[in-house]
Amino acid sequence: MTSPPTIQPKFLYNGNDLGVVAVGFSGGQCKAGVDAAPSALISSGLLTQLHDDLGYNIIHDNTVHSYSELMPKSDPDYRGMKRPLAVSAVTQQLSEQVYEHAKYGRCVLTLGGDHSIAIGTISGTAKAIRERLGREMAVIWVDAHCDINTPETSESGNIHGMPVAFLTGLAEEKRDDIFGWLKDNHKISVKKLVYIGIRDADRGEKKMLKEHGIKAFSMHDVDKYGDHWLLLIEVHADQD
Ligand SMILES: NC(=[NH2+])NCCC[C@H](N)C(=O)O
Repeated sequence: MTSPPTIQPKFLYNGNDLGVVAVGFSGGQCKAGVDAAPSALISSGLLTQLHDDLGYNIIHDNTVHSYSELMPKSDPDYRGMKRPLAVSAVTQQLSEQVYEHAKYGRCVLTLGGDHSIAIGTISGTAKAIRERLGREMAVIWVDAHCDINTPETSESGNIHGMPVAFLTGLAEEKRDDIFGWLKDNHKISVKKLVYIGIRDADRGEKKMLKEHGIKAFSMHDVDKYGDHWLLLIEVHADQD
């Protein structure tokens, strides 16, 4: 059994409250399946353990959202993006849901879902952090993929490979119904972004990382630095 944390988080005034949003959505890529993950995690006891073992006060609407009411009748490709209207509508709503927890200084846990949902989770949190603390949020992206393709650099057209591009403003779109709802207060800076664990970056993505000086530790780096890699996270997270 694990023990509850004893250190009060510095930036989360209600860090013992865990706001949970379950996102049963897989439209950011072509295969069904990941939409079933939140239900599987919850029925295997995740939330019960977070409460019983780690002492979190769980705040959850007891719903796995499928956002079926937001699905458009037709959703043609746009600038090469697949299902742009559906992904934009779902992530816009999710951004609000996350914001509704984060504005109270709660820790927020989102259970997905494919990675397009990061457009909602990060934008909602970034907005709350700006309002509550008057500062920009830093992001440590631990993943095999950078997910920083723009619609133009993406070879697949899948939006799960593009969230970081929209969140940093490297990809932009004026249409409100296709991510134009993302305003400056939702966005993050490339200066406060670091990648850890990358092993599958596209050529266009590598170019983007280089051009914008985005820090990245590949799986190769993780293997190389071994035990010391947590120290590295510390150093880079502190550079704000
Ligand atoms: N979150 C993910 N699984 N991303 C995979 C992205 C794969 C590829 N880079 C693409 O843009 O299509």
